[in-house]
Amino acid sequence: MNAYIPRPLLYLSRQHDGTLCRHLAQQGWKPHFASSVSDLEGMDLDSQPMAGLLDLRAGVAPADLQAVEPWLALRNIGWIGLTDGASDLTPVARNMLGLYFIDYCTAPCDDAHVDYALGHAVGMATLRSSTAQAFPHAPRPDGMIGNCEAMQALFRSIAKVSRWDMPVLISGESGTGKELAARAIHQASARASGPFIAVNCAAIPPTLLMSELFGYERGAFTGAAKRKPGRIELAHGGTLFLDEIGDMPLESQTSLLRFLETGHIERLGSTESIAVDVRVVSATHVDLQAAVAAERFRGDLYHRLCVLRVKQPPLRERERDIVLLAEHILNQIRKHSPERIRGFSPAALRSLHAHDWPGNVRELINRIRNAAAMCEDGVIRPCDLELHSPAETERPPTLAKVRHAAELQALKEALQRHHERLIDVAEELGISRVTLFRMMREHKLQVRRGELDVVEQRA
Ligand SMILES: Nc1ncnc2c1ncn2[C@@H]1O[C@H](COP(=O)(O)OP(=O)(O)OP(=O)(O)O)[C@@H](O)[C@H]1O
Repeated sequence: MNAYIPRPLLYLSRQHDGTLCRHLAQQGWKPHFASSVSDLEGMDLDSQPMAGLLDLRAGVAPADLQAVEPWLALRNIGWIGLTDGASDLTPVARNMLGLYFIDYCTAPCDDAHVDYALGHAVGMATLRSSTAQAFPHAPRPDGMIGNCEAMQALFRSIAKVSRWDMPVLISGESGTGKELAARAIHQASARASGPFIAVNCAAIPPTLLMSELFGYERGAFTGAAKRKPGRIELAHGGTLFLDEIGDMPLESQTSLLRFLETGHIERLGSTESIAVDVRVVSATHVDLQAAVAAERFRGDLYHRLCVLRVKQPPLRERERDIVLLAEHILNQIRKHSPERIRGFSPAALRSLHAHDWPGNVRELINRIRNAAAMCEDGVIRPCDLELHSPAETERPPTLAKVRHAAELQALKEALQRHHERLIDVAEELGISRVTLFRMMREHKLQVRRGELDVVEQRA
């Protein structure tokens, strides 16, 4: 069986079992032997799917097991444990076995069980590797995730506006990623090596906003113990990101407009004019044109800021990306998680996809964070996400259902094409007449002589 196709296998044991090794070689396995974690570290294993055999018998210390955990978590290795019986394991080993292993074999190992388990392990590793490729969740260098059309259009806009050294206004609902887009524009621009300074105009009290933006000299006001440069000055040579620009008080709007027109600032308490070279990228979740009409926002400032425009799509227009984003968010959470999080259950992925998300990515992030903390066995289920489990009807059809539907369709079409001449139908479908009769019975099909219609019998 597969004797001529060597299949890679990672075999980690303090004492490799000679009989087992001979059996593995006969079965076409090509083992990489490791006796310790440091052996593993020195190995040049590529990312092809493989089986892993970990000997949990020879008194593996909990510390050793923990050190091996990064290898157990690799998606391209399907692990099988060798034990003296699961009940003889330490609590740490039992926990790991449950979390990471596809199966275990109890010594003395039955050859057939080992063969079956290792074959299964490679199959699972192959499946996981191909799933990882089907859902690539590696973010772009700017940290943005998105495959859907709306995000592709956004990425194209970002690439275009990045080439021009002009003000950009990003509009979009709260929490949709406007700051990420602003950073992406900066990183792709000629100013990338300069600073990126973000100011949230809504988060800074109006009385402090002027000093934050323009800085101040010592003694400019009570409490100004020493000179402090403002955020505009700090952004010199780079990009100034003004978030929630619609919430900027009118007084600051006037000063900002003056700066945009002259390219100079004056710190509070000083008359010295300082030339500052920044590109302004601003963002708003409110309709700025309506704010201009309501005289809450200066029209001349609006036209200064809104030279190039980028529209950030809300989450509800990024339906195809929800699962991609969710996997990405979970990967971020995993880095700081005190516990191993294995991933979303298939039902959880379906419920994430089916949920009617409003515009906010932050809601998605918070739900996943909460679910990661609340889930059991490291698997996130719909209830952890506080989402309904999608109804049975929303599930993808089983292979049996697909096959049944395809057979019925083929039978109906052939019967119609050949005007019920069953000999011709059987010949075209490549089956015997007996099989055709049986299939028609199974599909509750009958033909009405003399009519072209094929009707389904009543059950
Ligand atoms: N396409 C995306 N890829 C990865 N993460 C995203 C994406 N879009 C949004 N996020 C994440 O969503 C969160 C909110 O994004 P961000 O702060 O950029 O939104 P915002 O529109 O600027 O919010 P606000 O309007 O409240 O200022 C961040 O944690 C961000 O990393």
